[in-house]
Amino acid sequence: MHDALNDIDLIIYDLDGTLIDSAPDLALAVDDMLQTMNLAPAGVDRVRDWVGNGSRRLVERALEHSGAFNADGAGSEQVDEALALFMDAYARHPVSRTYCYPGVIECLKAQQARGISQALVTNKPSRFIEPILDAMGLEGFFSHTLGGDSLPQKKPDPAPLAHVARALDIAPQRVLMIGDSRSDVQAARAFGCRCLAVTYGYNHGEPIAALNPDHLLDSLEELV
Ligand SMILES: O=C(O)COP(=O)(O)O
Ligand SMILES: [Mg+2]
Repeated sequence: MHDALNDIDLIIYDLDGTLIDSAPDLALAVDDMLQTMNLAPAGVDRVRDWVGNGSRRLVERALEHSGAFNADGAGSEQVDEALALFMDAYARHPVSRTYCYPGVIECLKAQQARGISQALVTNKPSRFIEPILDAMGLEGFFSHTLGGDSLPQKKPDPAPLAHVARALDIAPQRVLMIGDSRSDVQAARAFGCRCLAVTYGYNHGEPIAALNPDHLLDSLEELV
């Protein structure tokens, strides 16, 4: 068994950039929103770097990039309208070009067989979680799933991690967070649990190794 799993009773996974490559569908929805607003499309290579802090921040980054903001930033009304367009577009095609990374299902099955509890904490709005997990064949593995809007705080705040661990009565020292971005590493540090980062995810275009996670993996297959 991989060292990262020593003394671990609960694994909390991130979703986007860790279990699934959702950037192509997120980019379609962002570009759909921008087109409706008569702004130029952003494209998947930019959108990938904007994922990880929830849909509102994604939309703000797209508006900032497109020049829709003046120096003082957009009004929250403008962001609200853009966010509604984005959410509608993403709801129409959440999984048209989304796929599970290699080794993910095998990893989830292996930990399930070992009796390790598994949960999902994403900054994605919670309404998208179930349809995406169902379409990817990832349903049935997680005792808890939390989205960016499930609690008042989201990653990098440790609150969603603490919420799940408390519900399962598991101490932080026995929890492993697996993610792709700085929010995941920072949430794990703040909660006091161990942290494993995958190298293939998004992390705003920066190498995740710079954040010194406890473990780095190129594939979740290595945890099987
Ligand atoms: O920012 C998002 O919407 C989702 O990001 P996460 O699944 O990597 O937390
Ligand atoms: Mg992520």
